[in-house]
Amino acid sequence: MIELVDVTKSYNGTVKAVDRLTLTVPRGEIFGFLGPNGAGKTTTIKMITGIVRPDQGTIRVNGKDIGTEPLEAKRQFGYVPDSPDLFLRLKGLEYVTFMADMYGVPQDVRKERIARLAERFDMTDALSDPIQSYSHGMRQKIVIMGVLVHHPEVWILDEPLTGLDPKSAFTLKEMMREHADSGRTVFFSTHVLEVAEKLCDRVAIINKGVILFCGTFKEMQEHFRSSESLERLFLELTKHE
Ligand SMILES: Nc1ncnc2c1ncn2[C@@H]1O[C@H](COP(=O)(O)OP(=O)(O)OP(=O)(O)O)[C@@H](O)[C@H]1O
Repeated sequence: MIELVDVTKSYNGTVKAVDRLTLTVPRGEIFGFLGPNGAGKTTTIKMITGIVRPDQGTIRVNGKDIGTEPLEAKRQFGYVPDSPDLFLRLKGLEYVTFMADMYGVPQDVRKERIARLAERFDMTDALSDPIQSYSHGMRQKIVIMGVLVHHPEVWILDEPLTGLDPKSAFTLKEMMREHADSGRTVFFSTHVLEVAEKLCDRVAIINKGVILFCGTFKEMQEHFRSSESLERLFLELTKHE
């Protein structure tokens, strides 16, 4: 579960990247965070994950306050950033093992998990190569594997499907659904509307740091008395801003 209450963040005291944002993502849900470029998605995700400190407001992950109990809060989630260019000098296996060490995953458990994840993401042969030699999609997959190896209760993913090949994207979507169906939480940002439409139980639409809508697609359609595609609704939601 993720809770944001009245969260605001400005950069340089001028641009309000996120403005009094209040949002609850319960367990058992895939929640899509939608918005155009510069809407405030990454800033919100960086505040949830403790990378950026909000100017005001409270953020809790499974009831743990990221401001006052950062370690406890960070144990609750796994975070896939929008750029996968991390630890490039490590080999894939070294990176995933490092993540397993950081989160105290027992040896026997990690071995089985890494093998299973590598198989699902078609990465078994690549594990012994340096990340530097990977394609963008492979780098993304190794970052995702590093997150999933410690079995976080809450998944937080920033544009996770961008750059993945169709098979890997399908696998990740399948895993997100399994995770939510097992009673846990998936929160991800995207500007690919069709993906959100197919995958999410609920969405929030953010523009210029403000949430314009939060609910199911059906509710959104009813809200606009329209059965148009999400893209059209999305334009409808943002054009007056
Ligand atoms: N470090 C920073 N310093 C100054 N302004 C920033 C910084 N990071 C983001 N911003 C500004 O804050 C606003 C929100 O940016 P943010 O990256 O959160 O949006 P986003 O929805 O993730 O966009 P995108 O889809 O393009 O990644 C934008 O106006 C952006 O220019």
